[in-house]
Amino acid sequence: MEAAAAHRTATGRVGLVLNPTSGRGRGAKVRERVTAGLAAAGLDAVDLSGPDLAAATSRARAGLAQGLDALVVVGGDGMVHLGANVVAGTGVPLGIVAVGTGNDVARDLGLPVHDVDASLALVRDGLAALAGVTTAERSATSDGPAAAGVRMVDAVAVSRPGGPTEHWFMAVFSCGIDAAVNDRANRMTWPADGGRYVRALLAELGGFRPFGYRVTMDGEVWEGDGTLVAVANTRSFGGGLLIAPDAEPDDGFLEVVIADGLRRGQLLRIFPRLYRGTHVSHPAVQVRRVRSVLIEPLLSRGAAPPVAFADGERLDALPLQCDLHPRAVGVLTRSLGA
Ligand SMILES: Nc1ncnc2c1ncn2[C@@H]1O[C@H](COP(=O)(O)OP(=O)(O)OP(=O)(O)O)[C@@H](O)[C@H]1O
Repeated sequence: MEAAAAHRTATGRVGLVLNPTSGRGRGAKVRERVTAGLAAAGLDAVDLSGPDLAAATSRARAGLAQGLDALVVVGGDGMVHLGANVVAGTGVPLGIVAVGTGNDVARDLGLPVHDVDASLALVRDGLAALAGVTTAERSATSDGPAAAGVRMVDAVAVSRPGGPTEHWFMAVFSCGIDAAVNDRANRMTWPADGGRYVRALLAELGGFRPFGYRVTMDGEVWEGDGTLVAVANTRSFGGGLLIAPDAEPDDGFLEVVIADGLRRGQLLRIFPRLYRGTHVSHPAVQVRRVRSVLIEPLLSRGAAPPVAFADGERLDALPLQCDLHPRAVGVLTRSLGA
């Protein structure tokens, strides 16, 4: 399949969404290289970038409505999050040029990181291979798109209980202490760099009181005080923290990771284990494989949980429901087995 794909020329109209601020300004620096690379691959790129995430998302949605063969996002996990929100369930594939700070999704999907040319080669080859497969071939087997240079991965729909889908995410949703730190850091005005996270972490740890949760996983209820509740479709977040080391993005399951209410000292001892994923064997940590999870605040058991984040982006306050949609997003990549 790969040899055949290499001799095909990709054709098509692709939407391009680039975050100039990603990777501390790396996004802006690669803009010319990306546009030149797409043109050299014979692709007609429409720039759908915007001044902020919300504007870029609506421009990308409008561009998709006019007809695109793929959406290519350039940035970090926030841009993959944007891409998933725009293409999930549409059948339009997503190209990922990972030039962000953390790039957890790209790494977990085995895509290039900080290598624009290699990322664009995957976009070109994936689209070329896809163009060589007829619609009939593609729908003949459920593995068709994967063999054609698109890897179908699961995505997760987030809704208020009983409501419509409000967001999608690809990687990890969290409404525990890490989300509290993120939220606090985002509200700080100084220092301008990563120092805000350290200040926010110290502030959260200083007054830490476990959160109260009711978590309903495929109908089974867990109630208690907790430090962290994360819903993972892929393995890592926060730039390489292996929150759910066994999560696979295309296995049809979510991994819900719950850490019981921990005291500050215990928390500081468990935290380094996240780098190797060995926290999951700690008696205070449980992991469940499910397809659907509802997370509600339970104030009789602890403090009000923080607003939820997913793929590093701020979502909403609890209660929120996460439902796995198998193979909802096609990521442009090399043919499987190539
Ligand atoms: N023009 C823009 N388009 C899209 N997002 C933007 C823009 N300007 C600022 N942002 C913000 O940039 C943030 C981070 O984006 P992104 O994830 O692409 O980069 P990163 O933080 O460097 O990488 P990572 O998330 O992998 O650590 C997003 O939360 C988004 O709100």
